[in-house]
Amino acid sequence: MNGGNDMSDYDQLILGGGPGGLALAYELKAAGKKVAVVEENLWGGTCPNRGCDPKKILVAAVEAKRHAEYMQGEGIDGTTSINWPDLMRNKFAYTDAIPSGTLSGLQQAHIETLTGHARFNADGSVNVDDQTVTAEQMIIATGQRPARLNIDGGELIQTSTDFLNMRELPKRLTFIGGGYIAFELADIANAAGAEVHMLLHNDRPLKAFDQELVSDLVNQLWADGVKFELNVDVTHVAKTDEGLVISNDDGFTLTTNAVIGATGRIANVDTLNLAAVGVQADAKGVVVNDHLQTTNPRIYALGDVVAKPGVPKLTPVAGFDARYLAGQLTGTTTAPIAYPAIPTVIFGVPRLATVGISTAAATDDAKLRIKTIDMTHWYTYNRIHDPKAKVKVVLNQAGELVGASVLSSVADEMINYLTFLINRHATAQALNDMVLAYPTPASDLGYVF
Ligand SMILES: Cc1cc2nc3c(=O)[nH]c(=O)nc-3n(C[C@H](O)[C@H](O)[C@H](O)COP(=O)(O)OP(=O)(O)OC[C@H]3O[C@@H](n4cnc5c(N)ncnc54)[C@H](O)[C@@H]3O)c2cc1C
Ligand SMILES: NC(=O)c1ccc[n+]([C@@H]2O[C@H](COP(=O)([O-])OP(=O)(O)OC[C@H]3O[C@@H](n4cnc5c(N)ncnc54)[C@H](O)[C@@H]3O)[C@@H](O)[C@H]2O)c1
Repeated sequence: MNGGNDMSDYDQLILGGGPGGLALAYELKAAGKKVAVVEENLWGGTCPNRGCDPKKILVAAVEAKRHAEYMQGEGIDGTTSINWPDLMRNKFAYTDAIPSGTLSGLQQAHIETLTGHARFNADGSVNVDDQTVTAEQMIIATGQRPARLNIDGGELIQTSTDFLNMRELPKRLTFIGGGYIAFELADIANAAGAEVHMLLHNDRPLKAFDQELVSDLVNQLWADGVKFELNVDVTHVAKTDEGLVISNDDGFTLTTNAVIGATGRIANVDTLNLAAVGVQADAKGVVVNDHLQTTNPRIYALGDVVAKPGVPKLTPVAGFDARYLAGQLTGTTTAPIAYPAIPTVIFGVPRLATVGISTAAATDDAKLRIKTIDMTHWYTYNRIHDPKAKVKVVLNQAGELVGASVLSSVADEMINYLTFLINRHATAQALNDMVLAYPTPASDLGYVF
């Protein structure tokens, strides 16, 4: 194999060809490094193959349906329904092209690609299936996979990946969990015509979000037909002639046609043989310092696979890690990583979004002020007959925006503007100094301070 330098095959070997690993590969290649990426499954990773992108293709149909419903009697007649097999064809037309397109992009950029399962050897080299590869530095970018419930009949529970590949929509669909994935996929399945149940083992759905806005979202999903069952700890799933029967020892039973587990994700670390190279990790992820360096100084980690409390596991975060690490590995920066305010969105109709200091934290801080604004009757939302639009902003004593939560059909756009303002330490005056296109969600910003 050609040398990255005298001793090793490559300067850097990246384990995992998802958004994080690939962003790093392109950055390092542009800086003149000899770099290789290993991928064992679909090139492109979770986000474009079985995450963000296919999901938002399905959400496009929900948007079209709901917006037509909101306008009933206001200029639109007749109902719209989702044709699941056609929608899935549309989704597959996008996802089927991702792995080959990703691979050919890497090859055109002259980045070495190795297909197979990566696993460390005690001497610090990596085995990719039966090939041994050496590099000066290794970067673990292996992401996460869905957690599995270890219960009686757990093998009958499917995952978000299975849902995003369902060519037929089951008549009755039940989600276990009350986080990002359960909310987003339940909204899609419900809008597409399935009878949808959401089973939560507690009474705190979306616990990192503003709870008033979460209640508004839950009420809207209820009104749309999603059935929430709180404090249900599922202990059995069994196949019967009537369908799948979900039950527990407290007497709960529900018959359904498919069960999707959305109870969190676990780091892909267990088959990497990390103990042999002194890298500390568990199901929450790889332990790193504030330079994304693991407990082995030659090995780094980035993206979803990293254990980083308080930092959401999202595609743009993996990209941020990659840009930071490229700077570290090419010597252009030695500073510790410092994350900006990171927005996060539950993509449904409506969307729920949040960024910066949460309203829960602000409630306990006398130096912060929360302002709640019902925007439902504002022109932006009235025009499209959005049933509920609300924003809650957190302001510091200097009047700067430091946090925000938004519920509306366009909360994903609004939260990006608010993120920009937070990261720029903006006050109401900064907005008054700008002219923004009207009428748009952005032109409302001056009223939320
Ligand atoms: C249903 C769903 C919806 C999502 N929606 C959003 C969203 O709307 N917005 C958002 O920002 N984020 C979303 N996410 C999260 C987003 O997908 C991840 O944050 C992102 O993909 C992380 O990138 P990564 O490169 O760290 O990991 P991944 O994308 O998971 O890539 C890791 C890669 O490593 C490979 N790999 C693992 N082990 C090995 C090994 N031993 N050898 C070789 N290869 C290996 C895997 O096959 C995978 O391709 C969603 C996730 C899911 C599941
Ligand atoms: N829009 C987005 O940005 C987006 C969308 C989907 C996924 N993601 C990423 O994927 C991650 C995983 O999503 P998720 O929804 O699986 O996880 P999550 O952490 O958001 O939610 C997990 C849910 O499962 C529940 N739960 C945990 N253990 C359980 C158990 N044993 N039994 C029953 N319920 C249990 C939790 O209380 C919680 O409600 C997210 O944290 C996020 O990083 C992001």
